[in-house]
Amino acid sequence: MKRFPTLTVSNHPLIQHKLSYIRDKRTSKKVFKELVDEVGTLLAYEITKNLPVRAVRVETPLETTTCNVIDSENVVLVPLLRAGLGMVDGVRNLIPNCAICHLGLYRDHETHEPVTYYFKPMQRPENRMFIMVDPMLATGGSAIASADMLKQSGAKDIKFMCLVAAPEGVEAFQHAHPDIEIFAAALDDRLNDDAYILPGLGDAGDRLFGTT
Ligand SMILES: O=P(O)(O)OC[C@H]1O[C@H](OP(=O)(O)OP(=O)(O)O)[C@H](O)[C@@H]1O
Ligand SMILES: O=c1cc[nH]c(=O)[nH]1
Ligand SMILES: [Mg+2]
Repeated sequence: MKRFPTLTVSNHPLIQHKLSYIRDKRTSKKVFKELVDEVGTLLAYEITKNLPVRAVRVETPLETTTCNVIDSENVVLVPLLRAGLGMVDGVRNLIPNCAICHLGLYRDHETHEPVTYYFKPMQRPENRMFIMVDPMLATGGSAIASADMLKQSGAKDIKFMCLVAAPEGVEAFQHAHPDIEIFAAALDDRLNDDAYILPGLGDAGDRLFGTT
């Protein structure tokens, strides 16, 4: 029995290799952003493996055949601002026609509770797959609040993708949203007294946007 039944950690060597540079404090902002995107692409490949496909007829230079396509407009990427923006280009490399639904919230420095400042729900959410993206799942407060808002707006099929998850956050998220699968590049050890993930990668938003 898995400790966290809703969590999938990718142990793909490419993801693990890239994550080692993302964690390294010496990695430059430019390379950090590039690698966050690349891991975003690789995780998106995993997370979309059960997307529904539709048969279409295609004429090759030699004959007509049947191929499978996805309805990529039905994939909705939900970056949790700000840091989630860092993974958007990586996912869009794979699914260029996906919709993007921005959700803005930050974690209060004192209470660690999420404060929401922007959410514009998608039209016709019923048959769409929503992929929440945020590099960090720490206490889980931001991801839980975001999934609450998506569900209230009518979303049914939701997944969550992050780079680094803390056991505390996975536990809390799984308790609040047992129907939502979490895909992560790593499950780390614990949170420190400031609710930062250890060993983690530091403050993802600050490293992406140079705001330290
Ligand atoms: O699981 P939690 O304890 O809620 O912490 C995780 C959240 O904290 C970070 O965002 P932050 O609040 O720093 O905002 P930012 O992305 O704008 O930097 C991170 O990107 C997550 O959204
Ligand atoms: O370790 C952490 C926790 C929350 N937000 C971050 O950016 N990093
Ligand atoms: Mg945030």
